[in-house]
Amino acid sequence: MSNLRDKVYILIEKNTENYEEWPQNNAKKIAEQFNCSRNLVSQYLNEYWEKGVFGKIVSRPVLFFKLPQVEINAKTFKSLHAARVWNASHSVSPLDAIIGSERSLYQIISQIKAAIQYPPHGLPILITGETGTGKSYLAQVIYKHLQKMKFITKTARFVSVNCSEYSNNPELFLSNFFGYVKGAFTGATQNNKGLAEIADGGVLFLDEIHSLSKECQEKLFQFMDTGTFHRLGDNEHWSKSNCRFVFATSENPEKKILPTLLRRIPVKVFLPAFNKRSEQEKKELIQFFLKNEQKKVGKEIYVTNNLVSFLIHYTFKGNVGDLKNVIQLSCANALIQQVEENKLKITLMELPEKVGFENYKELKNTNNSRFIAVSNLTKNDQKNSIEHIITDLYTIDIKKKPSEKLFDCYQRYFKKRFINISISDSETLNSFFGLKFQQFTRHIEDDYKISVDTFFYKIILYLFDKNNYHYDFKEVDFQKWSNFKDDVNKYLGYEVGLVREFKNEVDLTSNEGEELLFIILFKLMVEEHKSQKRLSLIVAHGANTASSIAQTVNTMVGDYIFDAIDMPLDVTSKEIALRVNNYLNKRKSFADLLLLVDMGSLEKISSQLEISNNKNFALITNVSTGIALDVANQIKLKVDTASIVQNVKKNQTIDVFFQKSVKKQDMIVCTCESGLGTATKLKQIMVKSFPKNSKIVIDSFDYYSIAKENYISELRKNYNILFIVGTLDPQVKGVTFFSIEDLILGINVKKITNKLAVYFDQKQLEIINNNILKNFSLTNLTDQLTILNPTKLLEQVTDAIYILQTKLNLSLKNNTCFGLYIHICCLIERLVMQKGMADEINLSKTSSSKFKNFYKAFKNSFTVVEQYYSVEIPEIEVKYVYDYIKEA
Ligand SMILES: Nc1ncnc2c1ncn2[C@@H]1O[C@H](COP(=O)(O)OP(=O)(O)OP(=O)(O)O)[C@@H](O)[C@H]1O
Repeated sequence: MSNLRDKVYILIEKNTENYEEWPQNNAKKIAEQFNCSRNLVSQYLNEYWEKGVFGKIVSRPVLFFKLPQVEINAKTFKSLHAARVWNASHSVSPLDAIIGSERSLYQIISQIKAAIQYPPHGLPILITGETGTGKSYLAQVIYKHLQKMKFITKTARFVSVNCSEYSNNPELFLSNFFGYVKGAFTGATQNNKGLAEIADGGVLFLDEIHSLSKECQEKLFQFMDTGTFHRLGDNEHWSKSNCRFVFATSENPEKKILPTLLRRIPVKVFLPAFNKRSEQEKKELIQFFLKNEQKKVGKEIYVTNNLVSFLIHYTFKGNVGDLKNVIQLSCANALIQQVEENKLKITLMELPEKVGFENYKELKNTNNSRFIAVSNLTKNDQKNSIEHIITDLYTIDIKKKPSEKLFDCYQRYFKKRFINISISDSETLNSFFGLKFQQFTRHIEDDYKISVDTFFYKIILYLFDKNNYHYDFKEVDFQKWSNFKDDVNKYLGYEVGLVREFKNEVDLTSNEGEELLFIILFKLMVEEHKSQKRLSLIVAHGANTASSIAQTVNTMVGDYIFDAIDMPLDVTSKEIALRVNNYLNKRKSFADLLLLVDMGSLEKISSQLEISNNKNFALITNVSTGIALDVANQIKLKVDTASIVQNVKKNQTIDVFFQKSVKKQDMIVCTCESGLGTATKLKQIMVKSFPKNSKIVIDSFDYYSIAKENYISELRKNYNILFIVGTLDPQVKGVTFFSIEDLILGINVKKITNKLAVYFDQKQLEIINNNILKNFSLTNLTDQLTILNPTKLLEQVTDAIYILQTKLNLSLKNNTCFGLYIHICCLIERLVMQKGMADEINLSKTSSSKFKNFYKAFKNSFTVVEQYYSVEIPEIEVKYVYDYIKEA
């Protein structure tokens, strides 16, 4: 026989189960029940309270209840309600056990909990979502939660009403729902309680609420307002029911439910479709249903990885409900075949025919499938926390490996772990981190002339975008991996710099461990494409056809091969082409593009793709999982793109296309606004400054042609313009201009050599630098530009310009003077050689009095020159000099 202390404990524990019993948990009532001293009971109750076993409610009388778990400190509450709310939030709720409660359903479940706890009887809730998403299931879990949290008693009922059964019969609904009295209609032989009354104190679940007639919806909201109603046939007496309302509909509530009723439902939650849920959640659901079947058949169930992959990627029209059915039917099919076996093995072959797996048929025959025990299905999916990853990387024994092997190991590790990572381009732009990271990778691709691997790019986004992913770094033993850290840092000076640069840009704070992982990932991200410069992309119609083929194939070959762009049917071809072009732009530095499309997409987007002709471009039509798998296997074997296309053509009867890259040459453009003649001479000086074996093309162009956009874009098809050298900037977008004046003064020569850093070694660069300085010195320049005696000519032109400045009271900048020296020296030579006028020049039309003055002064200043060389400088050339000085 237990002692009084134990008896008190057992009684409080029992009463705590039922919220209605909590008021009985006071010393007086307990003492009466056990016929003992109230003081003694009070002493025991307070002992349990001090130990954190019971909670104390300081109401009158003082009440106690058993806490869900023992607390370190004694817990005291001001009211019964406060104690109840605290208890609810500290107990493990059935709502928290729903798959997805910490992820896709987190928001929904928090909302529901808040609504349920709202005094006195919670707030009505409307659950929407496609068929089979789990609306009825959620309603039942809400009921279980209410019971477990003691918001309702154990005896309170869950009453479910399927309103679609009454869509054509409102009278039947009203009599069943509100009850009736004897004689209310023929056959009403006695008084009858309705569903509303049966649900008193419990939960009333009205499914498919949209199918209820207007009249019934009106009666319903009157009942919701007052908690009272008349039974059918009795308009005098009011019946009462204090129930909690949960509604569900698979239709758009705004369109199908009376606004007056909808207004009375303050909490509306939307359950996501199965294919919108994360892979992890899908896997957990698959495991959950398989475990249920395991219990039913009494055998351990094994499934192939292909089957799991299929179930994850298949679009179940009836959502979770359909998944459950398909799993049940597959198990039943397997059971018929394997009656004698003590294990049940399920493969794609056991899928019911109705799933229509056209895309997957070929997978049935692939024999690289592995069996996994149901209990292991989600085993490898520990939280992808940074601490786990660091710990894993630490365990790779780097001591015995040279640096390349070490990073091979890291690469394999990430590929294994994140094979199915799926972050679409639109998602990456939704966060600040994503946007910045995208900009940064583009910048490093351009400036450092490296390529970015999309797979590692996605991992970084996945792990470091703190808005989306939560992780904790408390448990890593920093001591333990300090050697690891030192070793890794030893090889990664360059990446450390990149990460610092990026962190400054985003203002990212991180602890040491995060930073280390970031550095390793950067290394892998910028390393990978050095060996594999091929983009492999699948584009196909359907909400997730492309991504599911890509994910399935990536999983099957155990490597990240394909990126995917889905083409939902409501998205225009223009938008898709834009997305593909964005994708290509972001990854500019690839060498090969292998594009797999379905038939329709090809017609729609191919003409709008911007693929420059220095890339190899291969196109494979009619993509299916089988074709993608074939391609992926060849990519794994490092087969070159042209051969892949040929092989695919041999194996499948589909259209393929391969366009070999035309290697773009790098070019330096020389141009002078005074005409092609000067530009050509300039070209000769530039050529002289470069090593003989230089692969860079140096050519001269007409200034006004270069300034035209069409001309430049034609030129760019075959050349990569490095920079332009000339007398006046033709303002070509994205191309740096170096003026001759600057070069004469020795300005910007370093900038030119920086631009050439990837083409020449340090020694060659120094030679180029010195050559430019030497060749662009003024006397040398005129020497190169003129056939006349350069020293004499330059002297005369310098004098003339000096006189001109004095006459006009002008003080020209050095640069402008140099420009004029060269220009006029060339001009005189042209006139002497009778090459005629400068090429067409766009001069301003005004013939103002200012110009007349200038013309006079110019002619006067240049009299000596004109006489000496027997030439006459035409007015148009004077006008050019006038404009040149004005603009300078
Ligand atoms: N999160 C879940 N966990 C476990 N089982 C679930 C879950 N969601 C749905 N189910 C199961 O899937 C099946 C379909 O769910 P349910 O009937 O609740 O969907 P519904 O949205 O109410 O569908 P309908 O609109 O067709 O009535 C049920 O057998 C249910 O038990």
